[in-house]
Amino acid sequence: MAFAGTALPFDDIRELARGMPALDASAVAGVKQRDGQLTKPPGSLGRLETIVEWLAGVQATPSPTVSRPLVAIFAGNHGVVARGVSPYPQEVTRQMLENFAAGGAAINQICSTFDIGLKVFDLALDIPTGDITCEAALDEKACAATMAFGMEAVSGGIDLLALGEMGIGNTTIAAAIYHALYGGEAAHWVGRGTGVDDAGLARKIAAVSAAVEFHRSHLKDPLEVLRRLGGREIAAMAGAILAARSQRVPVVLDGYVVCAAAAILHAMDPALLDHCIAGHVSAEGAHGDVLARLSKKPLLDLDMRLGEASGAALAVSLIKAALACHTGMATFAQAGVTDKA
Ligand SMILES: Cc1cc2ncn([C@H]3O[C@H](COP(=O)(O)O)[C@@H](O)[C@H]3O)c2cc1C
Ligand SMILES: O=C(O)c1cccnc1
Repeated sequence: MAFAGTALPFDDIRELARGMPALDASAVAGVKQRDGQLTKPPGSLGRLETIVEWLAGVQATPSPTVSRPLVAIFAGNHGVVARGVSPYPQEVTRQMLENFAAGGAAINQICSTFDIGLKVFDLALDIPTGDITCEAALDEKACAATMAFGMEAVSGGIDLLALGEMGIGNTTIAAAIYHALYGGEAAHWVGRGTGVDDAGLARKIAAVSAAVEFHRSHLKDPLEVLRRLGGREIAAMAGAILAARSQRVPVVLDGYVVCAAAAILHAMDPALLDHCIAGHVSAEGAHGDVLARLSKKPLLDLDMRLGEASGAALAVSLIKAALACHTGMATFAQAGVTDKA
């Protein structure tokens, strides 16, 4: 994207956010019409039916596809880990990228089980963001450029995007974003992440509280919340969600961390998430509250708290099954089954 003239980098993002296509009502009507003819009582497939309507509305066709689904994992490192907010050291972010490349992570197994593509984006892991308790994570130019980089995930003819992340310390980052956007007590938004002990939890709460206090006078604008409190993977995911919205690609959100990127866009305009579905509710404390604020009902509740798009990728299997029912089922007429009077 071009940052022309004297415009600030975020101006381009705001402009993109203003020009999003509406969901296609006639495609949704086409799906409903066929659904009414399939060999089942009306409504009996529950959310499997509304999932297909949603796919059709986003893709703007009564015959939506999920033949090229992609899991995109964005990875970044965070200065705030210096505050002792994660039990794992920062090197684990890169080591897990090597594990993804070697096929050894949970997400590799889920993607291969359900035939989902996987791409991992390394976002300057050797340059952690600023420690949010006493400085901005990113400057505006870097934040906007990282969002633009994230938009690249939506390429190559994919027809469904499941978002994931890897970044030691990023549950603290997500908590800071929620605390900035939604207020309340810092402790309400902070969970144990990868499993901090009580002392670690106290350090996380203190870091989130200090970060929001330090940046308090600049947190009215959601994009400022993103650049001051966020991280590169959060910014890139926000960019990917925006690009998917403009290119009519449905998005499956993952857990507590991915939803921080979604929450930034939702705070700009709730309609920016019309193409997003919540794959699951994470076991990380406040995720259920976040999903309620985003008006998203999760597809799965499996007590998972991993990240890596693991919950989103499992939900892709349900979305594929929903579409298979819609496209593959016989109609009453075709099957010679008597419809209700
Ligand atoms: C081996 C390992 C694999 C992971 N895969 C995802 N995460 C998850 O945990 C991290 C956030 O938790 P915290 O804020 O407590 O550091 C992120 O990297 C997230 O993706 C992992 C974490 C670890 C240790
Ligand atoms: O739900 C998540 O996104 C999550 C929870 C714990 C650790 N990492 C990610």
